[in-house]
Amino acid sequence: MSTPQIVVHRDKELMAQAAAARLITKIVDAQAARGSASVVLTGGRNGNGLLAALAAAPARDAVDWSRLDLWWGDERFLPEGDPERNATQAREALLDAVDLDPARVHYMPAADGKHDDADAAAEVYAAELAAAARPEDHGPVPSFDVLLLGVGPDTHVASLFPELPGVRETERTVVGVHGAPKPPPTRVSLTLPAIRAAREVWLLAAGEDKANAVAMALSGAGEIQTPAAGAYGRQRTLWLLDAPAAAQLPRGLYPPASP
Ligand SMILES: O=C1O[C@H](COP(=O)(O)O)[C@@H](O)[C@H](O)[C@H]1O
Repeated sequence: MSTPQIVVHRDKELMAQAAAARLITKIVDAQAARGSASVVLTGGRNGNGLLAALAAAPARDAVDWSRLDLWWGDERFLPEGDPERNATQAREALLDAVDLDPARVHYMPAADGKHDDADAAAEVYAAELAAAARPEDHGPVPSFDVLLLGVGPDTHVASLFPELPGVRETERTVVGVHGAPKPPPTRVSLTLPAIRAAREVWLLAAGEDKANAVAMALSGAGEIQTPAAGAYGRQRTLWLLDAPAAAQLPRGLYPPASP
C-alpha cells in the first residue's frame, strides 16, 4: 500500500492538461524500460477530460501507441457503440485519433447478445486479464503501469459503489454490478484487489461536487462506505485534484495549487 500523494491544480482544465503530460511521460518511460506500457482507463468527466487533453498535447507523438496496452476499470453494460459506454467516449476523446494496435485494446464486453449478462461479461474480462498476467505479476492481472480512476460524488471508483457487493469482493478481479445508483444500473467493474495490483493508481476529481467525497476518502474512512479510500497502487497513489475538489481537505495535507 502506498501513502496517497495529493496534487492540486487551479482548475479542471489545468488538471487535465497536467495529468495528460504526466501520463505521456509515464508511458514513454515504461516503454523505454520494459518495451511496452499498460494503462487502465476510467470513464466519467475527468477521465474523458484527461483523454481529450492528451489528444490535444503535441507531446502525444512521443508515445509509441502501438506498444500500449489499454484496459478499462469499468464499463456501463450497454450495447457496443452506445454513447454512454465508457469505451465509446474514450474512442471519441482520443483512441480513434492514435495508432493503437487493436489487439492491445482490451474493451470490456458489451451487452450485445454474445454475453448473457454483466456477470458473464465480468468472467470473460477476468479471463482476459488472467491470460495477460505473467508469473512475476501480483495475482491474475497484469501489473498495470497506471490505473486511472474518476471519483464520483458518492465516493465510487470504477463501478464500485458504497455498500454494494462489488466493493466487498476480495477474490474475483472483475464483477458484474447490479443496481448501481448512477445510471445505467448494470455495469462491469474491476474489484479493489485488481485495482491494487497496479504499480500506480491515479485518482482524478474536479469540481465542488467532489469536495466531500475527496475529504472523506482522504480522512481515513472505510472502503466499504467510501470505495475511493480503498483504491491505492503498489508503488504510488496519486490524487490529482482541482482547487474546488480539494476545498474540504485540511490545508496542511497538500502544497499550494499550481498558478
Ligand atoms: O459512471 C462512472 O462514473 C465515474 C465518475 O464519473 P464522473 O463523471 O463523476 O467523474 C467514472 O469514474 C466511471 O468510470 C464511470 O463509469
